[in-house]
Amino acid sequence: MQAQPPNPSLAPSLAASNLACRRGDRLLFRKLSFTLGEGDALHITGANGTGKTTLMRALAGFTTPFAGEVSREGELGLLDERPALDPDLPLGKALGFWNAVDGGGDPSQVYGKLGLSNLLEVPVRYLSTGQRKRAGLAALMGRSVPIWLLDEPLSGLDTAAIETVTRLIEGHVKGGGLALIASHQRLEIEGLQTLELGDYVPARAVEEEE
Ligand SMILES: Nc1ncnc2c1ncn2[C@@H]1O[C@H](COP(=O)(O)OP(=O)(O)OP(=O)(O)O)[C@@H](O)[C@H]1O
Repeated sequence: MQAQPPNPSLAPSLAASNLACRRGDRLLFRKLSFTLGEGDALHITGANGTGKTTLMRALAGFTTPFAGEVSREGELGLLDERPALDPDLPLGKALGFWNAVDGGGDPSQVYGKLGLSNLLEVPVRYLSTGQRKRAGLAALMGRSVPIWLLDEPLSGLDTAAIETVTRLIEGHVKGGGLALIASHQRLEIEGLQTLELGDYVPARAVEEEE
């Protein structure tokens, strides 16, 4: 059976139903359900090792959950600590690849906002941690996908960049997109909902941690 192509006329949505994920033989979380639609932003919190990255990857379809289902309407993009940018290409060319693939509009405004305009000739491998993170977001924005999965999008960013990226996320959801943000940092985003992943950790796993 052929997969149905996404229907851009439908509003984006992302839902998890009774989701459980494990790593090795350890059940990280279970009975996790939520539904997000156009304009929703959800902050996923949880101590180190709770399973936030695992959850993001399961939602993105990169790993199969142990139980439950993920359903979505609309394309998604995942920003994690490994931005999909060729390390050997100059940043501008590496970002241009994504723009060409997904047919985004003129990216120069985004580069300016994210402070990347002067770095476009620099090979990706020479970028600092914060610059790389900003480049990853620029790549995501170039793709014009409605669903953003952001794994620690603010880590390694300076104060000004934290503010910029926060406003870009807010702008994305206000424009009808939706965003899930796994972060240890406080997020100042209007209407933000919060999901504490620790609430879904099975009791035995909590005892093992103690
Ligand atoms: N490949 C793997 N095999 C087995 N266990 C793994 C593997 N990768 C991660 N884990 C374990 O799965 C658990 C969840 O990891 P995950 O990275 O999802 O947590 P996290 O909540 O994102 O943590 P952090 O806040 O530190 O980023 C951790 O205990 C980790 O050690």
